[in-house]
Amino acid sequence: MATGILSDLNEAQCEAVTTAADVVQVLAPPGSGKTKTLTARVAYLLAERRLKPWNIIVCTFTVKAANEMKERITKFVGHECAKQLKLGTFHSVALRYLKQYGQHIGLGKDFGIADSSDSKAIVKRIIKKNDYSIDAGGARGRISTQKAKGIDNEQFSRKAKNVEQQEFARIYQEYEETLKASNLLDYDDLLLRCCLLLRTEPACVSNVEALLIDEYQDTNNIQYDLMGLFAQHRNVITIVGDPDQSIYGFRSAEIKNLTRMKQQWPDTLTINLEENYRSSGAILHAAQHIIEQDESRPPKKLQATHTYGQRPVLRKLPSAAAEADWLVAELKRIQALSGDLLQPNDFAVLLRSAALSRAIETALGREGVPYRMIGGLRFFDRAEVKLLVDYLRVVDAPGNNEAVERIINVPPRRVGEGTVKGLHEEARLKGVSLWSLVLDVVQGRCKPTTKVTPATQTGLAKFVDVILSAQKKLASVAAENHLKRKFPDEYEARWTNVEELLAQTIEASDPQRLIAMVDDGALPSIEGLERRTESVSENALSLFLANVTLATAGAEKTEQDGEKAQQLTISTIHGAKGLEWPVVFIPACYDGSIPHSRADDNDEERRLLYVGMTRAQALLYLSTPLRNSQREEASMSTFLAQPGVASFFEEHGPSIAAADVRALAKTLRRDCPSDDAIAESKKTLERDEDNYWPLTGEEPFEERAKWDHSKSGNAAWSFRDTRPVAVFSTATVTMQQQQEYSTASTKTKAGSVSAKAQYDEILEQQKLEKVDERAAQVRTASEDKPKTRKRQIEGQGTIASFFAKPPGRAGNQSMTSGGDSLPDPKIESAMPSAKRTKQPLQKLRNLNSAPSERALVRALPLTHKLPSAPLFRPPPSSTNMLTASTGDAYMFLSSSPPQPKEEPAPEPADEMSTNDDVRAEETAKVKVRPAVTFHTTSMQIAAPQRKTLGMRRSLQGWNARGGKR
Ligand SMILES: Nc1ncnc2c1ncn2[C@@H]1O[C@H](COP(=O)(O)OP(=O)(O)OP(=O)(O)O)[C@@H](O)[C@H]1O
Repeated sequence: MATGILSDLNEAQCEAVTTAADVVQVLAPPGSGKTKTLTARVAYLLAERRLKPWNIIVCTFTVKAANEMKERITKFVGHECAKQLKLGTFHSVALRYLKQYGQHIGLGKDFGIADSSDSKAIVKRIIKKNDYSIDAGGARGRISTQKAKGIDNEQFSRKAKNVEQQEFARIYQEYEETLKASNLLDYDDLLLRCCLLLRTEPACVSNVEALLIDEYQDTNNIQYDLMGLFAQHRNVITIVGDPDQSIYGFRSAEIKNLTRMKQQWPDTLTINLEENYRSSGAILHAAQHIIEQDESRPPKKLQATHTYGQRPVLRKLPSAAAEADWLVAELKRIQALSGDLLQPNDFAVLLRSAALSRAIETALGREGVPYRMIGGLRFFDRAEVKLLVDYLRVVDAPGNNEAVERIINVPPRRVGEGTVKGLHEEARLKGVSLWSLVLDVVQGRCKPTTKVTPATQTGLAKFVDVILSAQKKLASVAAENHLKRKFPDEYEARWTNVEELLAQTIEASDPQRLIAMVDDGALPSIEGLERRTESVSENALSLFLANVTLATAGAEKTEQDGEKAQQLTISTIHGAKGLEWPVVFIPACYDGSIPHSRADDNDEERRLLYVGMTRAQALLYLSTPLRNSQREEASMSTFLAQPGVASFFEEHGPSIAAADVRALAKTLRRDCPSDDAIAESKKTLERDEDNYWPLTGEEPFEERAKWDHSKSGNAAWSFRDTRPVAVFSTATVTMQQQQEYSTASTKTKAGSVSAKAQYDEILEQQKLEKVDERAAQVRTASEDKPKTRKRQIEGQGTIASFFAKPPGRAGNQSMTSGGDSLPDPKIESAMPSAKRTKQPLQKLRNLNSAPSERALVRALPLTHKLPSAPLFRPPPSSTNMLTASTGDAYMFLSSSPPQPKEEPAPEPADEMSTNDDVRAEETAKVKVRPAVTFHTTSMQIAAPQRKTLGMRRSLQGWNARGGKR
């Protein structure tokens, strides 16, 4: 037996790996080792049963999963053997068959693939042209649903009864005609045509000895059919899945396929895995409680193999921005308390919708926490990259009308939208491609019925010239100037993407690599069956493009492999399927977000939450803002508001003592840092409990004091009062800074100067009332000292609680004595780090000696994020590695974190999110303060770019990738 295939497996897993049964279903909850088992079975079939790798098909749902599986199998059987497996997504396996055997169903080998944006553009144009009322996105999804059910446009047309259905039927029909005219197949077609091929010519798969499928619960009907067709000769099938993780119903996934399979192959052996190796008992219990709200699902056993651990957290915060600030503060706190056992790579933020990332990206950027995105706009979906890929597509296959249409006037060539539309329609009526018509027009072989002005004629000629000469040599020079004009601010960042693409193109056109690509993709020859072979020289570009379309994440994986830097991960929950992290945050757990307001199936939304929760190994945080990013009131997700749920959660982040770090290390199977190391890293921390934000979800006192102008209307800050007030961390500001602030606020708050005098009294009175109120609370609190930790934390959310610290603390004294005492450093550090200043105590004393300055300091709303340039520098930030350290380690309050000295690591991305469009819209709407982070965040839109070279080129976050097309 090849080394170690069974060595880490439990009994049930071993049985699943070694069983002699032909058809096997491994059904198991998250973290029970399904993927591990499937991988081991592939290795076992190769090593023990001596199956040939090219006779085994392994289907996954994402390219990332395929790559990971290949890597794991390689460890067992070596690279040479593993690379010959027919392993990939359903789409990529189908593509191989169509490329090599498509002629058996009349499919030429030079077809292109319409990606989702091509498909959407076609539908949009049809709707616009015919003035239909149907929504384009909805119609595109509906076409896909029909195809997934195997209903073609003719079948649909025959059944269409009402006007709406007939309208959709016409769109569906025209969509199909358009694809045909452009010689394109969309994603659904790849599967459908492959089914047709394998029915028409079953011999294509006569060699297949075993088929294995991961994440089976997300198969749709066409994939189910394909499964049967791939395996039709030997019927040796192993699937792994979990009905509780079925989250692709909106893409026609059918949980019913599990029972269908048992009916079709009655001898199916079902193996259940019941031990969970991923998550702590506490996380598992909470997740289990949520999924069991669905009473229709059969009860299942799930046994934690780890200790109970820390209870998950369910936190309320006042706003989406506060939620993001809290999340980052918590991340830093946990990292430091763990003695750096946990590094940024260990943290993931999982979102129901990609659009929710904006506040979090902003907070991470401000605090200099590097992050990577999974599930945002992919590298090949970035506007500048897509443009070049479109050029390459047209160079490769000019019949691709969609691509021609997108680039014909980019850069502007005076070919207007109306002209393109007219020419397109004319070409359609003539039964030729748009490119052929344009070529004929330019070369004088045809006079178009569409009006073409001399300027347009010249523009068309230029376009034709570019394509024809590029067909001779692969290049795209015009793009750089175009990018400069179109994206003057982001030009450099975008051009680095272009360079990246060119580098990949060059790499991809390396003959050795191409030969390897052709060899790896080749299906085995089958006697008596004609197979198209692929010539490397002829097909360099189309091979490259096919890989661009289907293997995006593969390229990004390489980026990831090259990097060493630590990065937090942000992903949609969908994109996180199958993955795991030691610490997981799921923010925005409110109704409308999860369950999503547009979701049809609440059970699927619950499963989605379950999938998100079960990604966590050691710590899990769920949170909800009381006001969402649109400032609308938000209420806790119905899944979390159910009676009994609260008992599974803490209301605040955990206290982490040394013993907890040891338990954490055990769960993660890592070496535990020494007590000294833990103590040392703890020193970098200014707040070791999650107690800045009140548990009720209200604003912390400090924030309320600044912004509560309900009585006084427009804000004005008092400079007069000399009585003691609650401790503000502002006490360390110098007079000069104070004056600068005063000037700045005068400039930026129109009207506040004239209102100032008027409101001084009222505002000051308000403050003092609050102080008195808090002082009273403090007295009560200090008489009644908290006995339990939880109780203590509850109080700490407000300023009053700080005074409830053990007697002797300066803050306590300051209040109880009523004098001008120094602020408690502990209290001062109550502010989140980015909002806090730490100056030598001496300065504070100086301030205390001057009443007018003292009053001024008290009144200064330092925690307010200044709208103007930063006014002062706090001391160098802590040594916490999460804060990017540079030569100049100073950071301004709400300004950017310092730029990293070293080139940061690249950021891989994975699948297209379902919410990319929402995300792009969101990005377009938002104007945020500039920041330089390890990534391009949405803030970069407004920021001047610096030249980025080398690895940095691939660092664009969702926002940069979501730029206008
Ligand atoms: N027998 C085992 N002993 C130790 N660790 C195991 C064992 N089986 C699985 N694991 C570990 O448990 C974790 C989860 O495994 P895996 O990803 O295969 O689970 P899964 O069932 O596919 O999860 P999901 O359904 O969430 O994708 C991995 O870290 C894996 O290495």
